[in-house]
Amino acid sequence: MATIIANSRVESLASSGIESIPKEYVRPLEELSYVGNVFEEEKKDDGPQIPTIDLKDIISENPEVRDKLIQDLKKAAMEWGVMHLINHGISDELIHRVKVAGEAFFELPIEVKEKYANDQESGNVQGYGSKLANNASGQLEWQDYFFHVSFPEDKRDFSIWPKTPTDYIPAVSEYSKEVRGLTTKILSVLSLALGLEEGRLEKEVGGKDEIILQFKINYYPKCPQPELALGVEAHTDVSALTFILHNMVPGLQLFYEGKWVTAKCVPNSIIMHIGDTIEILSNGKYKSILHRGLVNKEKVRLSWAVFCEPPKEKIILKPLPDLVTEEQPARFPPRTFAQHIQYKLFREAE
Ligand SMILES: O=C(O)CCC(=O)C(=O)O
Ligand SMILES: [Fe+2]
Repeated sequence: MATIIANSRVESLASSGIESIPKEYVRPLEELSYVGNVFEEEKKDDGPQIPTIDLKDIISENPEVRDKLIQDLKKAAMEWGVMHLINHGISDELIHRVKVAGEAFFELPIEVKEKYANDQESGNVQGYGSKLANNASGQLEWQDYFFHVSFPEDKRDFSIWPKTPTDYIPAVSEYSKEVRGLTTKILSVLSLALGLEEGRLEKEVGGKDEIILQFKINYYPKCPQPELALGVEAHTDVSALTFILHNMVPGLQLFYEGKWVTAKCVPNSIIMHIGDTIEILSNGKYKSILHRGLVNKEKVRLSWAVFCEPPKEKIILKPLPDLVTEEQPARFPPRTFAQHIQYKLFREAE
């Protein structure tokens, strides 16, 4: 039986002064390779590094210049499935507002944040929460979060968004709209790079009306035994694309060529992941990379993720027929997004 600890916030554990972490947070030994001091890990320059893609040429009128960007992004999406985006077109000022708003919310007392608590068991996943153990070993993550739909406008529910600070709603609304615009640009580059029509991948993910953005603030308190814990366990994102900001505290690791690579903190960049949805549509040409988050003793880490997703039931995700040949048969069976999520949960529970 899974142990379910109701309403236990990692933040309250962390501030209680404990010197060792409860056993639910101790990860099994096989998960703990490369879980060391993340500040040391981030400094390492030997070995492969996540690519950085400069988007300044994304709207270039010069076909050669634009083609170079298309090829660079294609290579990064095929080899890594994750990249640092620079010159992404979203203003530093807006990003700063989003971070300040998220930090201010998490600085509120826990009792105030609890007013926004979600109720995962009754299916209300939006709001303030912590992971419930969903596997037999009852494993937990060193993280609390705030989660809600942020785009399109008609699918948002402001009543569950933080009311404090007052700039939370304006900043996160505006940022989500900008990320939605960036999504269109990236999906068109990824389409052209596969020889598809420019609007094809966006259409296959649900197009203007159906693509949904989910916003999640991950809050990783200081951890007294960071070498035994994970802020977020190894996973691939189910989304089409994920866009991540963080507070310049290292933590993200990517599983590349059999090793865990620690992401550098690149100023003014957005980390972008290719998620399972695009991996499936591209028949595995673009990669959804396994990643996880480390925690540390010295600094609280926050990250702000936007998951750009297809609708749960309306679309059957499967490799695009254009990309399936006799030599390269379909690598994924047809599934709705909801079925894909279920399939992963079931597989992980085994
Ligand atoms: O905190 C991070 O950098 C990564 C978080 C993550 O992987 C996720 O929320 O899916
Ligand atoms: Fe992720």
